[in-house]
Amino acid sequence: MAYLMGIDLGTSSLKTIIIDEAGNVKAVSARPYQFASPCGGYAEHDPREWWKACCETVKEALAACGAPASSVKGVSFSGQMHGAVLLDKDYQVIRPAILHCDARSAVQVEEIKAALGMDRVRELIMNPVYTGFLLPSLMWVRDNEPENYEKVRHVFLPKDYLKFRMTGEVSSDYSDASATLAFDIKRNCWSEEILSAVDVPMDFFPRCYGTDEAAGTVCEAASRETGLSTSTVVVAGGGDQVMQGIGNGITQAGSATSNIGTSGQVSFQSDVPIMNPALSTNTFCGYKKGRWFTMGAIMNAGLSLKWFNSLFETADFNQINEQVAKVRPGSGGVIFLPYLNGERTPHVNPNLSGMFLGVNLNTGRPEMTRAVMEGVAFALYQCIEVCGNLGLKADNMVASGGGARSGPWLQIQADIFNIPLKVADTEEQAGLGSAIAAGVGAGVYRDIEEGCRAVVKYKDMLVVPNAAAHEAYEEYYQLYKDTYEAGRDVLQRVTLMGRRQ
Ligand SMILES: Nc1ncnc2c1ncn2[C@@H]1O[C@H](COP(=O)(O)OP(=O)(O)O)[C@@H](O)[C@H]1O
Ligand SMILES: O=C(CO)[C@@H](O)[C@H](O)COP(=O)(O)O
Repeated sequence: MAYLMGIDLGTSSLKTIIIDEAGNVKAVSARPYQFASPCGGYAEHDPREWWKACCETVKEALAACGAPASSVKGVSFSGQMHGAVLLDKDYQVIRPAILHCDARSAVQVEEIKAALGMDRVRELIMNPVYTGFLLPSLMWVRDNEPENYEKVRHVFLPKDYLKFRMTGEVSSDYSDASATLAFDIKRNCWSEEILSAVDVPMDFFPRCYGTDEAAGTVCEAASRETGLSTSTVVVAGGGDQVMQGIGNGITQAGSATSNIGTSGQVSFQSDVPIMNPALSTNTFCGYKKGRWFTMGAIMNAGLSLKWFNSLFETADFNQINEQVAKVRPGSGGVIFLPYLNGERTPHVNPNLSGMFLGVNLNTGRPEMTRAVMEGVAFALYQCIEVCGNLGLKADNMVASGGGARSGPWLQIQADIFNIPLKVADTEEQAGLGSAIAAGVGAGVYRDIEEGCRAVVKYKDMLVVPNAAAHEAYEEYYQLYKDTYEAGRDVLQRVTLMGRRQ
């Protein structure tokens, strides 16, 4: 029996999963961690902590699985996207990686837009130029830490650091590379035009593979550190949105997911790159050539609940979900804007912060917790609305990420979206997607579609929208949007004032 390993490098934790080729989960091991925020709007993480978590979880998963390491035929990766990992000529980490949720590079964002012109941004990049994406983060280092920038020889995405440590070779994949702002989305290659416009050397950027292509084998050093065999094939993998789509069996054009991880997304698969003239959604390369996906992305999904829980001494999810289920839709009139660290779709504005509105003497923790869940779901609903205006619509969606572990949060999503939700049988969809890609690269499955057919299963339930709740939520949704429109300028001023302190 062949075994396959998927490693999911999340923003808040790293998870390693082992499956057999029939898709039975044999082991899961996870390590939580916390990124650093040395000052307001910054989000950084030392890549070596990711590698440590990777080694520990791989060893634990191998031990729990009990099969010999040589039976793990392939390993692949899913990673938080957009972040910048910088290595020097000796392949050493120069400084902490700057993450997708980092807001420091506003000046560099404007420089990219001015250097290329907005017509070329729409044509070539096809995405909002936003802080936390690799290119502006790299330019921020150039402009603010010249001593570090001088040392830079290799630049890649977070999960590529794990792949580098696993194989000893630097490489990336098309999906993750397409989410750096330095990539030509339609032609599937690093863009000389973009890089020369902002004076960043093309040779910083590595060779790219397809998500399911072999990128090497486990090197001797990694074998010692992880317990994996040097015969195990290391497969390129991809950005977490692509890998999660695979793990959810979302491979057909037109299929869609709603994800509540640390951040949140609604993603639609398509067989053409979708252009949004307003540049308020993302269009990235998919799991194979000729496949793209378009998504509305929100910055603070599970992170909003994590933040809110952190204000209290206890935060047991079972208890929280029980309390939330007892509060009626609308949270007793409390509305939450989840813009704790800025917002991408639809506002594309890093200079926002969160807001509770409508708190009163009857408001307690359960109402505020439910308002947080509803606020996140309203933000995702707004993504669905924006994608709908681009012609992207779905009759049903697969709900994923940590938020899909919560019964009430699933029902809140279905009721607000008015769309039935399917839920994958495993809680580790991105890891499962990576294990499927590992199976293709190692020759266990012919292609991703065959791997999905063999592995992906759904829970025996459909989360069906409740018509009365949806009607009530439509009124709240209008208020949610009005709150932002009426409060935008004040919210920006307050956010910037807070960051100055
Ligand atoms: N049982 C649960 N009930 C409610 N929310 C949950 C539960 N489990 C996880 N979450 C939410 O999911 C988030 C983590 O999602 P996950 O997909 O694991 O994130 P990441 O991949 O970014 O590390 C948590 O911050 C929390 O908000
Ligand atoms: O920003 C995006 C996609 O554009 C996220 O996919 C990040 O890559 C992080 O995902 P989580 O760890 O928050 O789930």
